[in-house]
Amino acid sequence: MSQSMSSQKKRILVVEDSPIVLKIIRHIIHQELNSKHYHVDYAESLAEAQACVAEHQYFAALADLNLPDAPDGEVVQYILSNKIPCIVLTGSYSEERREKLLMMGIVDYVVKESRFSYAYAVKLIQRLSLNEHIKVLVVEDSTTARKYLRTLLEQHLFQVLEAEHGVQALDVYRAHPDIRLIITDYNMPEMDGFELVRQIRTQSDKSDLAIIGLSSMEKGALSAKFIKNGANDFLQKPFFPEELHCRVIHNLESIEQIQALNEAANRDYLTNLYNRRYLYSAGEELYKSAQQGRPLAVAVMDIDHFKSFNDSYGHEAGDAMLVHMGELLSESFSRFVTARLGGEEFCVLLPGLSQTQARTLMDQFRLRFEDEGVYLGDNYLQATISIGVTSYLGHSLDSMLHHADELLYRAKEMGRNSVVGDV
Ligand SMILES: Nc1nc2c(ncn2[C@@H]2O[C@H](COP(=O)(O)OP(=O)(O)OP(=O)(O)O)[C@@H](O)[C@H]2O)c(=O)[nH]1
Repeated sequence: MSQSMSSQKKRILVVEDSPIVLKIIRHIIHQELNSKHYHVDYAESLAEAQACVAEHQYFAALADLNLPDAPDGEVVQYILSNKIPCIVLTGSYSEERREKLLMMGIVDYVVKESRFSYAYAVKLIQRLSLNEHIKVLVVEDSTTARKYLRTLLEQHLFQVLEAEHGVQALDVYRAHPDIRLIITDYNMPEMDGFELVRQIRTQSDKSDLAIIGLSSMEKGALSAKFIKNGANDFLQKPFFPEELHCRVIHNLESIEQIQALNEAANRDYLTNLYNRRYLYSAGEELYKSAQQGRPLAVAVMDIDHFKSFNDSYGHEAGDAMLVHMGELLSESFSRFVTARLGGEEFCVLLPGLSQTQARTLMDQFRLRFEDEGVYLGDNYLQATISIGVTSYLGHSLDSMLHHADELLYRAKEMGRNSVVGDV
């Protein structure tokens, strides 16, 4: 493996002295953590953990509280003092100890009960990897409370932004539209939490951006009002760090599930390219820009003699060729919108390109496709494609696609394996 490949991997440290537990953790890590993205080091004592930390940078650690040379959680202190997020594994549950450790800033406290608890701990590592890319905005007028929330969120590796009141929060959100979660207090100068939620909801709905309202104990009704105004959830102050983390994760996971469903609805099951449905919705925006003067080219392509390809090599080989086509299209046109229209027909929308530029790119792709076949078992399969490219806007995106389709059939009539553009 090259140095650069291995250095891109996240390094995880597991500190555990029990061979049985270690075996289970190794097995779960092997199943759950993609070895392309993670490298895991195992240590059986504090001394071994120290040697690892001296040599490498760790993304996170899973550590047992009781080790032969560190019977009282010293390894956790050591890991935290090196600013490594730490998930603690413990043989027995103690309320007092749990609270102490959470206050020290560990990510979580996991009791070694069954393989499910180890699986939970390993999943937390994946969660931390996701959190690294998530922006959270904390809106609080009290500096102490704001800093406390920041500390808790940073323990879980979130990117934290701050605002002192609603007006400032709207500015921050405008500057960072990729914020995924807002945690907001109610009582603030300039603009309170309710008004902030109301204004945010005119721009982003609950499945794009989660909002958690904070309310204090004595104002019980506030929590329900937050939800009625458009917040996803609320949390009563004062709260335990664990409570905050649970709410945050719960709300982010809901958003992620909805986004995964939307993504699946927009994708073709075989090639994982976008489907016709998505092409039309993304294409409408591009078509509107084209009407205002930005160039747009549309290419429609089709694998030549695909029926006889299927007949000669079988349907499975046909599928492999379609998947191969999807991979080459994604690679070659990552800047553009690529989609499978259906069957063996594909489309690329090329905004910003003139007819000549689009035709040149398409001809390069045609040659690449002809050149690079795909293996199915021992069989090396090759095929060719015909392509139609148009820049005539016509009266709709649909008419552009029809026109590109007509040009494609001209390419077929002219003998296939060619590109035909506007005349
Ligand atoms: N393996 C496989 N074949 C498919 C799939 N979808 C459509 N096809 C096949 O694609 C073939 C398309 O054939 P035609 O449109 O008649 O094309 P052709 O006449 O063979 O070739 P050209 O005239 O060059 O377009 C049909 O045999 C379909 O069964 C798929 O998902 N998998």
